[in-house]
Amino acid sequence: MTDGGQALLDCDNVVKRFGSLAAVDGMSLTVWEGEIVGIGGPNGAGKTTFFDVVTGITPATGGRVHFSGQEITAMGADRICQLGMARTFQLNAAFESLTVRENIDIAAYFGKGKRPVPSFSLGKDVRAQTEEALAFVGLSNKADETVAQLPVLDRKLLMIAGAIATKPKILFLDEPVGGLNATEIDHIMELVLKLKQEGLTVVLIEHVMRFLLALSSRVLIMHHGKKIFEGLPSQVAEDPVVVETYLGEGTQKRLKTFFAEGEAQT
Ligand SMILES: Nc1ncnc2c1ncn2[C@@H]1O[C@H](COP(=O)(O)OP(=O)(O)OP(=O)(O)O)[C@@H](O)[C@H]1O
Repeated sequence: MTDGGQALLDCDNVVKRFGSLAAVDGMSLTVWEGEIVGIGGPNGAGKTTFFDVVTGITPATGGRVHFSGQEITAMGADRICQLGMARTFQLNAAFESLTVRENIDIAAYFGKGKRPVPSFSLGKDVRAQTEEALAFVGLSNKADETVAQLPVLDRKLLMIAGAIATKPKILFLDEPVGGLNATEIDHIMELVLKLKQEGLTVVLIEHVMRFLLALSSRVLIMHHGKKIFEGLPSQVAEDPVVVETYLGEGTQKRLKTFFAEGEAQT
């Protein structure tokens, strides 16, 4: 974390209400360039809704979001993406009947600047962005396959490829390893580290604790729309409120072993 200078992302007291439910209830988060920030918490804690508000999928009820020094609170998702903020979704989000390459072409075409829809035509720059993103996630050899045929891991990779094809400064990953086996989780973990090495800033939501804690430089735990913990990954299992509301004693024990032995146990 950086103490001086301008934050890449600054979320101040963000609120999102659905009727009487405050799904996000005063969340503040500052993200500095080059960080990987992890967000955990029980089902229904408001993690995805927080992502939805920050990335412009749904409007905030209260609070402010600044990105690269510019207020983006009231902007739509398309404009926010064009400013350099991309995301993936918990459930697979892709055009099923199109090929892998066509899906990424669309992300590359619309994600970086305002583009006309009627004269949709892919230039060299867009094609190059697509091929680069395909190669980066290791999907070049499946570029001509229809998305509907893809296994779960490839669908996760496709969402990441689509996001990075927009050339973002910050990437939000919503449960990038949900539904994957241990080998596949390791594969995505390596990919996220590669993204960090490329200079990308990452904010991720994940329930798989070994993934969340091994990758993140800082972790937030949410509960009932609020932040109940913010600190180092090694401090998560030491926090009595987090253990009581989220982890339970069994996971706490495994995480302590994880940090004591320096290897994945959960
Ligand atoms: N569009 C909506 N309309 C009404 N309520 C909603 C809507 N979207 C989310 N909620 C509610 O807001 C709360 C927070 O949901 P959210 O999906 O953000 O939680 P989460 O922490 O991401 O959960 P999970 O880990 O299960 O994905 C839940 O009670 C959910 O039912």
